[in-house]
Amino acid sequence: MQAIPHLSLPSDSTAAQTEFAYQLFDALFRVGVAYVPVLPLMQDAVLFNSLRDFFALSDLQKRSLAQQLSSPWQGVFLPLGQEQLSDENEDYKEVLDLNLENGTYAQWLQRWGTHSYTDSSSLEEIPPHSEELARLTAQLYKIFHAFQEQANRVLAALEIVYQQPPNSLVKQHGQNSTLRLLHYPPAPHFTLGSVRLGAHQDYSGITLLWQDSTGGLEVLTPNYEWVAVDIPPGCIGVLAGEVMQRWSGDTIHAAPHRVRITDAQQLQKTRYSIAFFCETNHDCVVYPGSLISEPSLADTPIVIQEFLDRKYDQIQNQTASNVSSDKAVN
Ligand SMILES: O=C(O)CCC(=O)C(=O)O
Ligand SMILES: [Fe+2]
Repeated sequence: MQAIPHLSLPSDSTAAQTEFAYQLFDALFRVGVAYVPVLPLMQDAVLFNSLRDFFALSDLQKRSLAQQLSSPWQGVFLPLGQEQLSDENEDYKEVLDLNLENGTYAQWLQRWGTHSYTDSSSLEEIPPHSEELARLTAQLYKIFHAFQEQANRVLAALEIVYQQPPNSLVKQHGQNSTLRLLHYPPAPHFTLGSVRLGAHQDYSGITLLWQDSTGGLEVLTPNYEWVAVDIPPGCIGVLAGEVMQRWSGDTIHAAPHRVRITDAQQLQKTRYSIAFFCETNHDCVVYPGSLISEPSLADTPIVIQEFLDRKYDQIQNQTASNVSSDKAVN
């Protein structure tokens, strides 16, 4: 089975940055994921406590907190069963998304998702912003910034590998990021092999993943082998999205990934994780292969806003058909 490369953070010297860049590229090319130490702000305990505190709230409080996140952010809470990433089983997870309000996802939600996701009925029952909620939201903003900073370092490394002008990839990202907190409750009704999160590729840019020690995340390597991703303490996993793979002329592997019950003890365990989706900016147009050669006029470019809108539509349709087939069965 293929080992997942475990990198060290480079010093500021050009030689160290270049070495880091090529190690990262090698991991994304051969496996589709690298382990990278987190920046100091993102210690495991800080991340874990924020997840635990948020998901301990009632569903109404979670929705209320999501709605109270303030500009430039927009929050959405998706309760259990609200979203399904593949057409296998229903995902068994609940989610808080902290989006940039001008980003594609927030705008898509405002256009289409208001009924299903941001229903504000009965929110009056919730007491106004308590100290606990204020503390938690301040923490989430900090985590968001720390992940964005780490994502920028990954993009800067890719600029070195693909000999792009300094700051070019960084500038084409950063306005369309989403911080996603995930909670997978214990699932005694599942069996070994059950899917907690359906197999999928992320969409664009890069994704940073943090997880607790429960386990169950797997990636599909370019050799079509599912490999366990057990991110070491103090590290995050770096993955690439589908657009990044196409931009790089398939030299980067946007690894499909999923979360399954891979050992019986996980049935009793709560699983917490964080995904930071550093999507390519809303207004970018990406020519496939253009990181390795000049784009030809014959190539059809990927218009990020349209590409992402289609992805969000697909997920909503998948989830809706799942919900209606459940209703048909019951
Ligand atoms: O929960 C995880 O570890 C993975 C989450 C993920 O892949 C996603 O939300 O896209
Ligand atoms: Fe993912």
